[in-house]
Parts: sequence; structure tokens; C-alpha cells
Amino acid sequence: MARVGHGNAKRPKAQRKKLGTHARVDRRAAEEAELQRLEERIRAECGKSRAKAKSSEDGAKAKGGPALTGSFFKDLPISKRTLRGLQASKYVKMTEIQSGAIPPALFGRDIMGEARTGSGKTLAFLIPVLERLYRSRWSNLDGLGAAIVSPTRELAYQIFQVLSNIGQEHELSAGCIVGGRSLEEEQNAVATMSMLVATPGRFLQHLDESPGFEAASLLILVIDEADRILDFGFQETMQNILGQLPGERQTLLFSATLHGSVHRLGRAALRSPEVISVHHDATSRTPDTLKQTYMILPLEKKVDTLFSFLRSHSQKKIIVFVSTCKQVRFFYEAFYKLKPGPAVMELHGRQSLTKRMLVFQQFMDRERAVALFCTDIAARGVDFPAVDWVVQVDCPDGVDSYIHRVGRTARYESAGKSALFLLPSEQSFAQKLSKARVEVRAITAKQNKVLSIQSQLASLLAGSGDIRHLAQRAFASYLRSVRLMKDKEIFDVQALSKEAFAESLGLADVPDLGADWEAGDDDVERNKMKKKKNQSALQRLKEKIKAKKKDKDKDAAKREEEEEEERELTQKDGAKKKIGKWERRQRRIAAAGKVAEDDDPGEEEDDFLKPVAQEAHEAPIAPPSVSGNKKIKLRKDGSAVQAAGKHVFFGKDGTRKTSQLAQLAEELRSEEFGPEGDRASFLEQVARDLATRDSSDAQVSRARIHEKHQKKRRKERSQRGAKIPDEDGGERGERSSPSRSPSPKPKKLKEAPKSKPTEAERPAVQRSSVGDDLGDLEKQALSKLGGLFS
Ligand SMILES: Nc1ncnc2c1ncn2[C@@H]1O[C@H](COP(=O)(O)OP(=O)(O)OP(=O)(O)O)[C@@H](O)[C@H]1O
Repeated sequence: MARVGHGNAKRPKAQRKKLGTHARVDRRAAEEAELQRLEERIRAECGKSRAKAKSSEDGAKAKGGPALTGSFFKDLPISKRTLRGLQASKYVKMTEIQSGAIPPALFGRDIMGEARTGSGKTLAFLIPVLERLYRSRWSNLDGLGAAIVSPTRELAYQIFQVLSNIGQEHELSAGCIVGGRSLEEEQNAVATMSMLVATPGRFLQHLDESPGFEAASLLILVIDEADRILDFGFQETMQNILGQLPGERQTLLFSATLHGSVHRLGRAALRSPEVISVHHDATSRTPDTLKQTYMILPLEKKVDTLFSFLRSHSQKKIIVFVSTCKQVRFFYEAFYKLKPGPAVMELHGRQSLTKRMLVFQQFMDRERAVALFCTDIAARGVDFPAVDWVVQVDCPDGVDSYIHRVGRTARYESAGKSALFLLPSEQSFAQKLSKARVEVRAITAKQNKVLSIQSQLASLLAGSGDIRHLAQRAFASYLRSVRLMKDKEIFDVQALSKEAFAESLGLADVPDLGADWEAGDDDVERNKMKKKKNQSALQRLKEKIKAKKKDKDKDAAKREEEEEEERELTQKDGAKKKIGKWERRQRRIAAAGKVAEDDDPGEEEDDFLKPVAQEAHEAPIAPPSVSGNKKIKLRKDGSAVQAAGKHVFFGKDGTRKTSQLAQLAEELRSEEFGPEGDRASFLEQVARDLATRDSSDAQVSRARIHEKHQKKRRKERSQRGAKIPDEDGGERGERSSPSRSPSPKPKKLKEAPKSKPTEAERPAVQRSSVGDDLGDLEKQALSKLGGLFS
């Protein structure tokens, strides 16, 4: 559990004052006088706050940012300790929600607070929390005085950090309890805490299971992101928590989107609350400094468009939202390998707590050139500094989710941009946004900047069973998520082309979605999802390990062969060949991207996106057509090099041209395609041969590599004087590697001894597979966060 100590104890030793009896008495007297003054001021100034809170403030900015008011924290009737904490954290003037909500909360009223994302709601509830306990002369012997409930671990951790900062001068203890850690470890400390920041499940678990921990004398409860807490299915948990809290408490409930089900929770948890909705009458429900755009594109274009977007914005700090954990995993692993430009990170609910916290902190610390792939766990409340772009690759489940996702940028006084990818069938979501006072502009990608990575993805998947598996899972989980969406007006799984989608992920075949899918049984799907959600972390980990092991076994032989081939090539052709053609091409593409980046025309002019003309805006926007540019990669004799090999580059007029990428493509074509006319004449013939040639090519090449591999080993063994395996699979001196690839002589491979290879027998070079670094990451995370989570 993270915990905050006492104000005096936290200061450096030299500065700590050992107070004598007189000094202690004086200090106590001064505090008593302060408390009395505060009570009087609160009675006089805060009781009549309702009217003021509802109107837009004096001195509030008309446009831009969360509207800092003309009111200062120092003018509030709050303790010197809190003021010093605020000053230390550089908070001087209040935002609207703060000047609206803090006075009635100090007065003791229940609050329902609603204000745009990034407008400072955290301080609006933390200041009343600290003050309530201080004014009640709360001590660590009094038990739990305040609880703050947050829907996600990241948000809980962040609230706790703010509390630690502004509460540093108080002599109150605070802890942060979230799932994913040992309950026993927390149990010893939790009973001594005055304030807790917690996720609902963990809080209830402690209330139920921790000896000596109870909340019977709780003074103040905060429910942050209340609507999300309900969305996450925590209603029952919240009801159980509320049942264990005293009725005579103060309750504060906050979100950027308070309506619908939240009001039901409000009725159950709050008593005649003051509703503070500072941006209720504003023309926009999102920050004025946020520029929001959307583009219509077919499902199969999403990966290319995202990749190209990241390449064109490689120096920016970007958050990319997708629907499911599996999509996050796939995008992260694939883009990590294909290197769009910015560093890539991943954040989702299937990561361990330590890994999540490590990524969270790393993304916080990065100022630029980074893209975080995540699910909605990062959509609420988290305050990553200086995010330039929020990209929503998949349509969110509703307007509220949209508002929270885009709210990760343009926070406080900073500006930000967002892009939403919508499928043609989801186009009406843009109208829903407009109706809900969210202004989005139609844009499209500049076609000369969109590059196809399908062939690279296909090669990547062909070479790595791990990533192929992730692609299959991403495919299935996305389709399931679309099918489970409630709003059937927007989400139509039938409108999606599975074949094109699978191909866009680099998959050669459409993955099997199972019998449930074919039966169209949504209930089975829903139960499956629920069951998965309810699985314990241990079960999930076990399954994950099992699946990984299976994949590893499957691909070990293939990897060995590839490595063998690489080594052979290196030895044979010298150092020059070490960098493969594909890699050289990647480097040149990266260089082209660098130039594009250097040419970045600045904030307003986007190098990748352009507005859609008004008339086009009304009509469905046609997806960029690639048919005219489709090129099949051919050898000089016209045979296909690779079935999935497509190099598609767009020119402004829809044909390939001018960009450095296009030039690069041109070079490749001239190297391999031969003259333009020849190519055209070969196309028809090649189309017929393509499928068969490709698979037989692969088989032959694998068999050839295997043969070479075997030959070389035999030679090495004979040089070392070891017994050489005979053709009939007789006695062998060493274990031969099992292989999964088709071989001209499969019988011999089957006869290989089944004993485990020793350390020395394993291939010298072993590629690390997906997730191999998990242990290291955990270690790193623990050492980085050691102090905090010890
Ligand atoms: N009075 C203030 N002066 C300066 N900075 C402030 C002030 N209040 C809040 N901030 C800063 O504004 C940012 C957003 O604040 P906060 O996270 O509380 O927003 P929020 O309204 O809770 O957003 P969300 O709805 O996304 O949870 C933070 O970086 C915070 O430090």
C-alpha cells in the first residue's frame, strides 16, 4: 500500500522541529484559534454558494481551457496546512468547478459535481476531504475518516499522488489500495489509515476481510467518475460498500458526464445534494482548446491509416484507443516491430499491476515521440501531461466514452487534438456527437501519406507464430466487441468484411470464430466475456502461460531454421548481407519519415490530415481506392515473389507519385518488376499462378533450408568426431532439432529422440518471444516503484 506520512515527519531531518511543551501548547492554541475562525467563515461565506456555483464565474475566461476564475485558493476558508500544500504544488487560482464546489463542500453539503474533462475536479474534492478531517481534529487513532473511490487503478494512484502533494503538511495518514497486490500485505496497514484512495472491489474486500478495518465512523466519501463505476458493473459492490458506511456522512460525487444511471446512484448515496454543473450551459461539452476530427474509412484501412498517422506525427505524444485488450496486444507487438516512428507502449487490463504502473509512469514521463495503445482503462480521469493527440481507432460505445477518451488531451489550459476513425456503417455516430454538443469536423488522410503495411504485416505474421496468434485474437475480439455493442443503429457486425479485415491484419485466412459465433448467440458471447472478466488473475495467468508455451513449441523449430538461414547468409555473403533487403527498405522509409517530420508545417497545417469539403461531409466519404495502384511484386521473369506482397503508395491524384516513399517504391519496382509494359502483360498469367506458386515456394524454400541445416550439422559433427546420424535414423551422437516445417523426409524428423535438449544444445541465438520480457519488466517496475508500493 502506498501511504503518506505525517507533515512534520516528511520534512528533512535538519528542518524538523522538536517542539518543547510550551511550543506544543502554543501551536495547539494557534490551531484551535484557526479552526474557530474557519468555522465562522464557512458559516458566513459558504452556506449561500448555490446560486454562485451555478453561474459562470466572475473573471472566468470566456473561451479556452477550463476557465480559471478570478478567485484564489488563499481566499477560501481553508487551513494554512492545505494552503501550504497547494502553494508547494503551484496551485494559486481556482478553476470554475473548484470555486463552485469547494465552498458548499466545506459547508458540509453533499455534492454532485460535473465539469468538462481536465477542468480540475480532483482538487475540488480533495481540498474538502482534507479540510473535513482537519477541522474534525481527526487522528490516526480514529480509524478511517475519508474514502475516495475510483474506477481504475491508474486513476486511484494518480488521485493518491495529488493527495500526497497537497496534504503534505497535514498529520494524517493516507493509503492507496487497488487490486492486483497481496491483500495480506495491505491488511496490516489499512486499519491505521485516516484516508484511503481505492478501487471499489478492493475497498469492499478490505471491509469484508481485513480484521480491525471498518468504516463505521467515516466522515466523507468521494465517488470519482461515478458513471464509469456503474458502467464497470460495480453497482452491487457500491451498494455493499454504502451499506457498511454510516448514514451521517458527507458524500461527493464527480464526473465529466453525470446523467442517467448516476442519478440513481446519487439518490442512493447522497442527501439533497448540491448539483454543481459548471459547463452545463456551454456550447460544447468538451474543452474549447480541443480540436476534434473524424474520418470515415473502411475497416481494412484502419491499420494502414493508423500506421501512417503515427509516422506523420512521429514527434508527438499520442494516445491510441482500441476496443479490446487483445487489439492493444496486437497493435503494440506489430508496431513495435514495424516501427512507425514514435516509441510504442501498451496499457490494458490484462497486465499485472506493476507493469501497468510502470507503463503509466513511463508514459507520464515521456514528453514526446511516443504512442500509447490502450483500452478504456486509460479513458477516465488520468492526467497524462502534454498529450498532443488522442486517436480512437474504434468507435466508442457512446458519447460519454468519447468525451472521456478525447479528454486525455487538451487538459487544463493546454490545447489538443483528436481523431476518430469511423466505419461507413458508423457514420451516424458523428451526428450523435453533434447533437450532444460535441463539435467534430470531417477530415480525410492525404492519400500520398497513406502507406500500406499489409505486406510487412503478412511477413511478420509468417515469421512469428506469437504475433500471428495475437492478430487472430485481435480479429476475433474486435468482431465480438462490435457484436456486443448495445447501440445497433451504429454497430453492425454484418456490415463488416471479415476477409478484408483479416487480410488487413496480415492474416492469410479468416480466423475461426467458433460455433457460438455462427449460431449468432449473443447470450453465449456475453456469458463468455463475463466469465473471462470474473476469472481470477491467477487463472488468467495460467491460461496465458499455457497458450504461450504452446505457441513457443510450435514456432521453435521455425525460428531455428530462420536463424540458421540468417547465419548462413551472413557467413556466405559477408557483412554486407547482414542487413536484409526488407530492413534496408525499412531504414529508408524511416529516413523518409524523418524528412516528413522535419518538414512538419506546424500546429495548424497537418502533414497527414486535411479537411473534407462540405459537400463531401454530407455524403458518405468514399474510402480511398487502392485498386488502381495495387502492385504485385514480381521477379524479372514475372513470377510472384510473395503472395501478400503489395506496395501501395498514393499520389494526390490517386496514383503513386513524388513522396520519398513513392520514390522508394519506384526503385524497388525498377529493381524487380522490369519495364512497365512487360509487367502489365505478365499480370494475368501471374494472377492464375499466384496461390499455388506461393505455397509451393514456401514449402520448397523451407525444405531447402532444412536440408542445408542438416548438412551443415552433419559436417560440424563429423569435424568434431561425433557420430553422424545415419540416413535410417540409427544411433545419433546429438539431438537433432524437431521441425514443424514440411520436409521432403518427414519420417526421419519424427524419429528424433524426444529427450529435452541440454543448455549447450540449444541454438546459440534465441529470439525472445512476445511477453518474454514480462519478468524483467516486473522487476524493473518493482525497483522503480519499490518505495511507493512497499
Ligand atoms: N487551480 C488549478 N491551477 C492550476 N492547475 C490546475 C488547477 N486545477 C487543476 N489543475 C491541473 O489541471 C489538470 C487537470 O485536473 P484534473 O485531473 O483534476 O481534471 P479533471 O476535471 O478531474 O479531469 P477528468 O474529467 O479527465 O478526470 C491537472 O494537471 C491539474 O494539476
